[in-house]
Amino acid sequence: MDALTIAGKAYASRLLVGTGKYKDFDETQAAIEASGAEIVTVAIRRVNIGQDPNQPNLLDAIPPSRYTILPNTAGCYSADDAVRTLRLARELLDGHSLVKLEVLGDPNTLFPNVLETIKAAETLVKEGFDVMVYTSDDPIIAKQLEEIGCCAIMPLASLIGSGMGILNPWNLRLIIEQSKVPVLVDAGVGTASDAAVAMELGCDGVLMNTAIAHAKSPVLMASAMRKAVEAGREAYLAGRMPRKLYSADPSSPMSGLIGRS
Ligand SMILES: CC(=O)[C@@H](O)[C@H](O)COP(=O)(O)O
Repeated sequence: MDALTIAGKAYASRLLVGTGKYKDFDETQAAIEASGAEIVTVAIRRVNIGQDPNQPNLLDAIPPSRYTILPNTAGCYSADDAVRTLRLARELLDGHSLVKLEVLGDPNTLFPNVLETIKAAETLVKEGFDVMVYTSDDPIIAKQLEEIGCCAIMPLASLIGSGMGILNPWNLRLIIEQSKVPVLVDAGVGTASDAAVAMELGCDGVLMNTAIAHAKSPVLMASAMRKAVEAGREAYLAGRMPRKLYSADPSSPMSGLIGRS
């Protein structure tokens, strides 16, 4: 199996999905099923996974016995808030250590605040969390986060929820080339070709939410994303043809043509 290994655990699927923005838990469940994702991220500040015992619990639709739940810190704007949120998640999920850290800079861009992200990552790694970290596509910051001990680096393709796709493939490539831990694009994927391009660049996986949840048919888009990630991965492993020049090259060889010696 061409597995994606995160914090020592192997996954067959390289597509990770979010749980926000769906109509209801039934739609969330159906889309996640169609995506084939095994890792499902949950915004601890927005979604009930047991914080309120009187409200519907997402974990009834997405059971931890079947999926790896990846609590995230969406909505946190400081290292302290993010760390507090993930400590709560660890309690709610019986000591589960795999988390997604995101510390946002402002509510308009939802761009990461990398200084606060680094601060939070240092604390969380010291406390034994396995930290997958949302960050900018800056290779220097990505390296620092890896050196701190994050188990996966998750640079944005473009702004969260924008659907703008991959704005800077060159920076992503720099991060991929230097990283010894998995690199997953997180945020900004708009459609299946964006996911395929991320994988063709050599990303180890893709995390997305809005492109599926806000599609006209989330279930159909989830299925398309599954195939796009698989196709992009296979194309990456196959190695693209080396030539990309604006000149023709006949597909049939000239030698051996009838009437030629
Ligand atoms: C779901 C999540 O954790 C975020 O990282 C983000 O929402 C993903 O971005 P998109 O919604 O742009 O896919």
